[in-house]
Amino acid sequence: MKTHDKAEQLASYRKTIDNLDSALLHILAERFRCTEQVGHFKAEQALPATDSERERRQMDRSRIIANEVGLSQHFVESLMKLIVSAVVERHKEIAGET
Ligand SMILES: C=C(O[C@@H]1C=C(C(=O)O)C=C[C@H]1O)C(=O)O
Repeated sequence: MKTHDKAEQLASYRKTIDNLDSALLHILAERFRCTEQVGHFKAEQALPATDSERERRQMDRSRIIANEVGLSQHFVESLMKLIVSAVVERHKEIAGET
């Protein structure tokens, strides 16, 4: 492959990566919009910010999906823990505001 073609090939991969990153972040923002509503609902109903049983079921489900799509279970678990802990922090904040 010529140097120019190699550069084009890399640029093409990176364009795909940029599109996928954008899609991922849009989906993540949509998830946070939904959990924001849950946070307000829980605060109104005086429900706790954390639901460990729900989180345990989600982790089990995430591990199954990780296997199905060929992602590392460890990676998916770490990612989900990062996201859920940000949500719980936000729910505590909302509960403190109400
Ligand atoms: C969104 C909720 O609140 C918390 C955040 C969760 C999440 O981000 O998925 C799951 C369980 C709860 O600890 C919920 O209870 O459904």
